[in-house]
Amino acid sequence: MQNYDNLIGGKWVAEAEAMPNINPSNTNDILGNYARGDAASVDAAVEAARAALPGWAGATPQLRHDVLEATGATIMARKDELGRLLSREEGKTLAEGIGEVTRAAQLFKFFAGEALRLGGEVLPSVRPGVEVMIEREPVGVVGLITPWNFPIAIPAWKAAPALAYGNCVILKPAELTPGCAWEIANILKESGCPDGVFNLVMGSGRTVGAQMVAHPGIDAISFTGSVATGRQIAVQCAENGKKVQLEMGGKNPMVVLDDADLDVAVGASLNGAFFSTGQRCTASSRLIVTAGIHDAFVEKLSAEVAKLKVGDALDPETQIGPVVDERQLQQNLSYVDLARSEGCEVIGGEAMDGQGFFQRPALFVHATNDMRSSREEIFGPCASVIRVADYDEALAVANDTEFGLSAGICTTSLKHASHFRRHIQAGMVMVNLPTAGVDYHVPFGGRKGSSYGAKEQGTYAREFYTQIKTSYIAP
Ligand SMILES: NC(=O)C1=CN([C@@H]2O[C@H](COP(=O)(O)OP(=O)(O)OC[C@H]3O[C@@H](n4cnc5c(N)ncnc54)[C@H](OP(=O)(O)O)[C@@H]3O)[C@@H](O)[C@H]2O)C=CC1
Ligand SMILES: O=C(O)CCC(=O)C(=O)O
Repeated sequence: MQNYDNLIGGKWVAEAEAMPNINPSNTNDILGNYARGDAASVDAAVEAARAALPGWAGATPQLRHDVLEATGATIMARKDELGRLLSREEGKTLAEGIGEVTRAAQLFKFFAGEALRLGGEVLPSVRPGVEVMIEREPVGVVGLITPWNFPIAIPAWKAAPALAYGNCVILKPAELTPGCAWEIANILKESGCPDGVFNLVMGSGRTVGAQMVAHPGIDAISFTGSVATGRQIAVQCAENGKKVQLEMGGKNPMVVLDDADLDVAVGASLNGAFFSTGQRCTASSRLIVTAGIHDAFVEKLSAEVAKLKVGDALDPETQIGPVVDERQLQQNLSYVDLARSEGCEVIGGEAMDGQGFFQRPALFVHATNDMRSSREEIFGPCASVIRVADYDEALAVANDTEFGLSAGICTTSLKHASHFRRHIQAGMVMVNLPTAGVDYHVPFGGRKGSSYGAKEQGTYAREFYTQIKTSYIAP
């Protein structure tokens, strides 16, 4: 069994403890033992990152570009192998795994370009003879805390802009999925990333994550994960004066109007609710359907759900891979029971036999928006179907949630699509498309309880990973 160490100051560091990385499709398949760092590992990584910071912050944009470009190129060249690793550790299907790895490569390549494009502004002062310059500088040492559900794309979309804009990085991936993060660290190192600029500290959130949030040598924290952990991190960062960015949950609405193309609506809902086993913060977990199309929609969607092939992520026939672990499976099953007890007709949702954590996708039909199963993020292959009278009620129900990440509408009416786009309280809006599945070069993030702080991805990522300096110059 191979051991995988932490990367601190450019050296691979073995830790006293290690944790097996278990394949959720087949719990007999162990990918390797991954180091479990502790608070002292974080201290060492911070020391290394702070030592490397002046060099990296002052490096030419060409060097930063070249490191990121080479990293992206290597990830792309190894996409099949890394996609397989991703599927083995997280449980996405092989096609989804390779797709996510491709996205990670594209993210590194996009931000390689951004390293060359970071500019400032020169403005005339209101005072005679004075010039004002506005420049962006790195924030410093940034801590990245990432979840298990996108084990390569999320580390990539945080690390690539952080490095492009001259920051040093400490990445703590989720303990369930350290394999892809280890590969990113290894590829960055092989691509010429100087020692200490990128550090990988694997370990638990309670020790490594908490120490990163508390450490005075880390200037900013970018976090993706649960609402409970995110809010706790935000409070601590505010107390310590750290810049913070949070991407958390969603209970994303997909509105289906009477005039929708039924095939488009069913296809978008099936994809948005169930692909990647529903383990996406952008998943369509509330299908809000107007009365005239409701029964036809439920009939067609149920038939499609019944056809979905659930199984081993590496089987090319599989459409829905396993749930990530036993704890998440039990959480999903408890929501299936809850939805039934709340009065829904539950279609599917059973746990399946096998050496992994398999569950049939579940539709909660005849749901209402006040049910707990319609309000709380489940993070599994479960979607509520809520019948509404008309567009106005659909919009009101869609907005009646603490979250505001992504929202979708299926309609052939330009009037309703435009109205929805303007009035939905969400950071991302999809028209005749699934609520999940986003481009890598445009801003990602939500509103209300889903997100906090600056947006991620695209050129907008610079708002978090840079700080502004205004200079007044009199010749
Ligand atoms: N919005 C999203 O993208 C995601 C949402 N979720 C939601 O969260 C639920 C629980 O999943 P879970 O993985 O436990 O989510 P968490 O929020 O606990 O984990 C996200 C990351 O934060 C780390 N972490 C945990 N506790 C702390 C802490 N006190 N200080 C700093 N870092 C910490 C975790 O470490 P580690 O896990 O390694 O110990 C992980 O790296 C899911 O069922 C789902 O509802 C989960 C994943 C992604
Ligand atoms: O929908 C997507 O493509 C991204 C989703 C995501 O980032 C998440 O679930 O954390």
